[in-house]
Amino acid sequence: MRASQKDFESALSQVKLLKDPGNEVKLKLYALYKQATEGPCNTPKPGVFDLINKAKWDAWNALGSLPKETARQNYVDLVSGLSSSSDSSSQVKPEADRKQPGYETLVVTSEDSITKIMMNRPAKKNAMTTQMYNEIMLALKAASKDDSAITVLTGNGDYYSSGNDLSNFTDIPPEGIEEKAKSGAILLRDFVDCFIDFPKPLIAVVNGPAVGISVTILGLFDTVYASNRATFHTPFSHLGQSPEGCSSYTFPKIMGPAKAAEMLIFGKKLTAAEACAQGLVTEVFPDSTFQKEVWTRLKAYSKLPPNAMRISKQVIRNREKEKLHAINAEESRVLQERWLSDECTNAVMNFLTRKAKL
Ligand SMILES: CCCC/C=C/CC(=O)SCCNC(=O)CCNC(=O)[C@H](O)C(C)(C)COP(=O)(O)OP(=O)(O)OC[C@H]1O[C@@H](n2cnc3c(N)ncnc32)[C@H](O)[C@@H]1OP(=O)(O)O
Repeated sequence: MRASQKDFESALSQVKLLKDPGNEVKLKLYALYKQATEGPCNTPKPGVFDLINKAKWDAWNALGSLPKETARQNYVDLVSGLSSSSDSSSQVKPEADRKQPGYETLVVTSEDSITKIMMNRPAKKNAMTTQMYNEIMLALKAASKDDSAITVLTGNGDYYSSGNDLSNFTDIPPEGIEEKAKSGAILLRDFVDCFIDFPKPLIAVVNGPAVGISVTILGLFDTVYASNRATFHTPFSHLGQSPEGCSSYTFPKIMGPAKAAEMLIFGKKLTAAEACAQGLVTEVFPDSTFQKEVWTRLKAYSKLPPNAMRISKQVIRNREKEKLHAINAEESRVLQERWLSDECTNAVMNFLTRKAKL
């Protein structure tokens, strides 16, 4: 059911009575309020030294073209979630306190036996920089050893992730472009290996559109929940590139070779419903209730015996591991060559000079 203007006004009054929810939530509330009342952000971006207004602008701008009604609904849901959590437990620490330090491109939190790794470059659609790949690997390694039962990867803002940050290609070392392609292939291989080897249940909470490597690695997750706003796009041929993340093996296995070819060779973009029908996504939720429904479900799952879940995952996945590592190595080797091709160089330059988008 859509939130009415009255629900929205009542949420606006309720929010004043809440305990300080922390800066991150305050920014989310601000952005949703602006989007619900004024629509997409169209004011000039504040200067780099105007830190507070820039953070507010970034949060609002990250909502992109989210419709006003959806923003109003999300605002009402967020306030209702905050009210019930502050009613049910006065000991809940604000998110800012639970946040693990040391990450610049991620927000990593652990609560209710769930470690949540949130990609946090909303203004860049959570495009993955070299630093983000490295931080995700660190966060996964830490989560594999912490006392959480399950681990979640999600995105902040309107996108899940727009995939590889194409400006990674501009940072050429003095040794030249071949060396760049070589180190990129090593990074890719190490990154995907972490997903293949991750020992606990791994869940993707796909909050919005997903592109490139953020889609291909979904075949290595145990469960994928998606908002009905999410789309799944692997435009490798458009970019002069080839599949990675073990998708050349997992996608044909999940959806059959014909459907996999449409995505991986022809770059067909799937809606969340289509991705679910083809088995890539476990379940799709309406965007207005996505966070609430998914986290309620995950909190219940996280209370199941952790060792049993870990062992069940091993039984399901272990016999494929060796094969997946070999496929990852081969895909990385092929991509290393692709990155040196004119087709790839031209596609990346076209994006970076703003001549082409997906
Ligand atoms: C080492 C391991 C390598 C693994 C290889 C993986 C392969 C892949 O992942 S291939 C997929 C690569 N991704 C793309 O091609 C997406 C490119 N982005 C776009 O086409 C568009 O940005 C969009 C369709 C995702 C969104 O368009 P929209 O109009 O809504 O927003 P924008 O104004 O374009 O984006 C906002 C802001 O973010 C920057 N940005 C978004 N995505 C990327 C990206 N992938 N790489 C670099 N930058 C990105 C965009 O430039 C804007 O920045 P400014 O505000 O500074 O202009």
